[in-house]
Amino acid sequence: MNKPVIVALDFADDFECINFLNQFPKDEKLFLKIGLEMFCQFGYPFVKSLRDRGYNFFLDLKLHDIPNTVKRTCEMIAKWDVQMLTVHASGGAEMIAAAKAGLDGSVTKLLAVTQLTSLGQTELAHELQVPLKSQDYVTHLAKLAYDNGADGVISSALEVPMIKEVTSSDFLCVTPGIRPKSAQVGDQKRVATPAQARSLGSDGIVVGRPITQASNGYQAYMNICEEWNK
Ligand SMILES: O=c1ccn([C@@H]2O[C@H](COP(=O)(O)O)[C@@H](O)[C@H]2O)c(=O)[nH]1
Repeated sequence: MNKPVIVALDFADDFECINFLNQFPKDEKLFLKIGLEMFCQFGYPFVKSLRDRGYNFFLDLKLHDIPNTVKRTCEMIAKWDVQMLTVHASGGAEMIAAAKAGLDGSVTKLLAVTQLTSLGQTELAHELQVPLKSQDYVTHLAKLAYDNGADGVISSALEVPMIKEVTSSDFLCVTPGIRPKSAQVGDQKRVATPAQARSLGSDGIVVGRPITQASNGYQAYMNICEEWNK
């Protein structure tokens, strides 16, 4: 897999989303991410309509349930021909293994979310009462995911070198929380620029608002690709 810039399509409106995509030249091989906001509203038919346009696809549903439920959900998603699917690593070893078993035979890579990039050390310690340093919690969850068959993780770019060290250099680290220098950070806590993510070894970056809310989304995407591919 080439190291993609994955565009997070977090739109409230499918028409707005299609208008956004229509700014891009037809031959631009986009890698798109649909998350809970659009999936809850528009469901599988919308995912299928975008897959049928030839886009690569990341379904970011962050599944987190008992192993049997997650396995059966993954068996269904396995038929959808999407490149990536997320579960929460904190669902535990059995749940991660069940998700992988559910995807067996499909093209879909299983990525486990470690610590959400919107959570920093303060939230981890005080709200979640996790008595670990954030980077230790992330690497612990990454190792759990690796040991139970996940193809990779979602983390911030800042943790990628540590994750690769406790897992393997080919264990995928896909990193949201990407902010070009001039962009607003918003609700993200553990952030990196596209260039930092590249030099830290990310296998793909996920970028939403810095592209989708830019006055010229295509230009914002091209600028990020240029910085990422330098
Ligand atoms: O830890 C995580 C896991 C997933 N995300 C998702 O990535 C995008 C980021 O969007 P921005 O607008 O660039 O902040 C969004 O869809 C999240 O659901 C994440 O940010 N962090």
